[in-house]
Amino acid sequence: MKKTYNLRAIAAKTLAQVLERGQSLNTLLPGLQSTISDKDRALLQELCFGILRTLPQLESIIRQLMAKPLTGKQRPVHYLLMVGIYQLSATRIPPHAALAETVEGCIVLKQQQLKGLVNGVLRQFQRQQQTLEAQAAAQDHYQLHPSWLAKRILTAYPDEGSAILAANNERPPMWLRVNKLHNSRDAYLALLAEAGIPGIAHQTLSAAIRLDTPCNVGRLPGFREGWVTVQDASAQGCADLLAAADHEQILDLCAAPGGKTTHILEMAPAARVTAVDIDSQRLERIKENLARLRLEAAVIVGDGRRPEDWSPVAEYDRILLDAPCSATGVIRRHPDIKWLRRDADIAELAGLQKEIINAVWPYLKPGGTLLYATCSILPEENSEQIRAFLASHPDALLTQTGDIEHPGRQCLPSAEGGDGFFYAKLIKQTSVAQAQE
Ligand SMILES: C[S@@+](CC[C@H](N)C(=O)[O-])C[C@H]1O[C@@H](n2cnc3c(N)ncnc32)[C@H](O)[C@@H]1O
Repeated sequence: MKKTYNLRAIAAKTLAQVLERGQSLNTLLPGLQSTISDKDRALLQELCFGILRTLPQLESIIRQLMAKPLTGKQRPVHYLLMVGIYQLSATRIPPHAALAETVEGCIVLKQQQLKGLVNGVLRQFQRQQQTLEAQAAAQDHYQLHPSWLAKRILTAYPDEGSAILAANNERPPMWLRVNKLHNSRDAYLALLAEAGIPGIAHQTLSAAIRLDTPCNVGRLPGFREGWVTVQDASAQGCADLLAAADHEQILDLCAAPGGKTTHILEMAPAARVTAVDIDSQRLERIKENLARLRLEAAVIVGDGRRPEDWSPVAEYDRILLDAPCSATGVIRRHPDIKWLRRDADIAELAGLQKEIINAVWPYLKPGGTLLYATCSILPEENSEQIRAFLASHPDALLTQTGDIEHPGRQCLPSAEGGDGFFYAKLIKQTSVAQAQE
């Protein structure tokens, strides 16, 4: 069947939407992927992720190959050039095919007159490839981040900062969460081995498996039947720490797309879980995930800052607050975050997190547990947030996760481990006297 689309042009347009319109790959890719072949789906993802990981390197190469950057209506061709150079430099696509397809992309971008220019620039790149690549590779991990973000990371982590910046540019491992309502982890590891997909069990998380090599979910035994879910190891730590039990009232706040809602229910299938999120579209994803795993929860659209508007329950036994955050712990999975976030977002997000945790705290039963979590690595959203909360809430006791000096548990992204993540487990004291003990 003849293809009716040009994948390179799709990639160029997608990059333009991320970098010039501030849209995320998470929002853009699912819609696009339903219109292209399976093979091209993987390639589109590889092109967009790879280019956003190494954007400053590609920009510097283009600067050397062209006297003036393309602007205005011709700007999409700038991204097409990146797609061309990335293919020649970082993929195994035969150069003649990469070149021909990229040049053809000009037609779809309605810049037919630039076909010669694209062809010329890419051929010049081929001629100088070694030198240009060596120069680009001299940029260190710091330079592959916006400087405000690199500075924040290095200030917060004087010792580990460089390793974090390097980890952000790596390809992340693929972690699975075994649904133990169907199989033990050992049994599932055996099923994986039979299917030729080797993996290794996490040392402390009881349902987590890291695959030796990431694979398409369609290949995972029983994926459709809900035997397994793709979820990073650090994210799996949430339900373990929350430790929900059957018949308890649980609030999963900021729940979409439901990765943790379903984990809570796999561990305590008779818990009464209310999953709330402000984004009605993302809530649909919770419903799909619940259906695939054959689990049940009440799913409600609501603003975490105003629980009085939506809460069916006056007091919960446990609350998971997986707060909206900068997502600076998951850059290796979402490299567009580097270019979408702005320095000023951090204070704004910290303000939102504070409003939500303050608003929901009264909805926790005395003796109940609130787990505050983010996929951020920035102290403003994490330890500093919890320090301020503890100072203003004498009835809150920090447990299992750090101490008053260093509140919370901060995970950092690592090659064989989980993503950057933060948890703080708080217990509501039953009386002020207990709080003062
Ligand atoms: C980190 S994601 C949640 C991931 C989810 N807990 C999971 O495990 O799949 C943060 C969520 O917060 C939601 N959100 C942002 N602002 C909110 C608000 N004011 N009230 C409720 N939810 C909000 C976003 O729509 C987003 O789905």
